[in-house]
Amino acid sequence: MTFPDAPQATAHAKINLFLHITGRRDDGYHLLDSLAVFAGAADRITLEGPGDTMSLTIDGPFGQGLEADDQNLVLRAARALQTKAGTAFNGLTESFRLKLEKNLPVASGIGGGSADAAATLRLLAREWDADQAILFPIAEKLGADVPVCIAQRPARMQGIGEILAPAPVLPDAGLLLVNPGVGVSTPEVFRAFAAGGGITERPEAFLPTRWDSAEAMVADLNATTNDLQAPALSQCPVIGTVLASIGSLPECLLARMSGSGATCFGIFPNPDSAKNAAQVLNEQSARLGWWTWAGGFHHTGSSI
Ligand SMILES: C[C@@](CO)(OP(=O)(O)O)[C@H](O)COP(=O)(O)OP(=O)(O)OC[C@H]1O[C@@H](n2ccc(N)nc2=O)[C@H](O)[C@@H]1O
Ligand SMILES: Nc1ncnc2c1ncn2[C@@H]1O[C@H](COP(=O)(O)OP(=O)(O)O)[C@@H](O)[C@H]1O
Repeated sequence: MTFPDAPQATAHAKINLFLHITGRRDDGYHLLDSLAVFAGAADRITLEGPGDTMSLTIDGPFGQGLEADDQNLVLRAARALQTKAGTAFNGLTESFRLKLEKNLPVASGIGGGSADAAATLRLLAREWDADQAILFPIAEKLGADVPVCIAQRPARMQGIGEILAPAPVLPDAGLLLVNPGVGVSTPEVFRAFAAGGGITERPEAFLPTRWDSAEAMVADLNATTNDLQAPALSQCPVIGTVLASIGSLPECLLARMSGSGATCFGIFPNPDSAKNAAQVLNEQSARLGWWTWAGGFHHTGSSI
């Protein structure tokens, strides 16, 4: 049985507008300074109904590349919260049949798995009337990118992703996402970064309190970079083709890779100009089997 108005949560794609690697912890994790924002593109988690155990089914265009097993971040998040809520809230531990509509490419630098985990935590916390404050420590244990996906609002991420600070208020810019259909392993890209010389000493990136236009945002982003772009490119040369294609589109202000790749983004003056650019790219992307999405930011204001 599916609930008639089954509760749902959306899991929006995270984009790293810049990503500087600033240090390395003793356990090997890298310290970052990154501006994380969220795109309209999203997965969707649905609470389909009660079940004997927590269970998961997956559909959607990228569902086939993903197992609905114990390692899936949706089930890992659900079980982690079930354990915590059971202890903290006296047995609110009923199990649910969950469904994941997988619209975002997997292992692609836009944090789809992290967003799914965070959306599952939000959805179940709502259902169990659990205090949202318990979500953050659970999120941290699930992955470096999960904390920022809880609020899924723009944030400056530091530490390994657990230190969140306010981001500039974003303009109503256009965003184009392009993924060439090649999965990139995050640990391997970090390894390639370390092997390629590692950390660049540089002053901390300057960010204002707001950007009033896409052009003003790009002027500041031009003084930043994604330190993982070159190592990812060395592992996955098609990223260079994707960046060149985005950069040549009409009205494109900036082309860069997100996270550890391989998804790249273009910034445009407004959502319509991003959609027009996607139309221009259409023939090439369809021929090469590239995934594209165009629109705007999910939220423009920071919640921190
Ligand atoms: C690079 C980023 C930037 O936002 O994004 P994605 O490319 O994953 O989207 C993230 O830091 C990724 O976060 P997340 O995908 O949650 O990483 P995790 O599962 O925690 O870590 C996977 C592996 O990547 C390496 N890792 C990850 C994060 C970090 N700050 N330093 C690291 O060295 C470690 O080898 C770790 O075992
Ligand atoms: N629900 C999920 N969606 C995507 N990936 C998942 C999920 N659950 C587990 N994973 C695993 O997590 C890894 C990282 O996935 P993802 O978050 O999509 O990467 P990225 O952060 O690079 O975009 C993948 O290799 C995948 O096998």
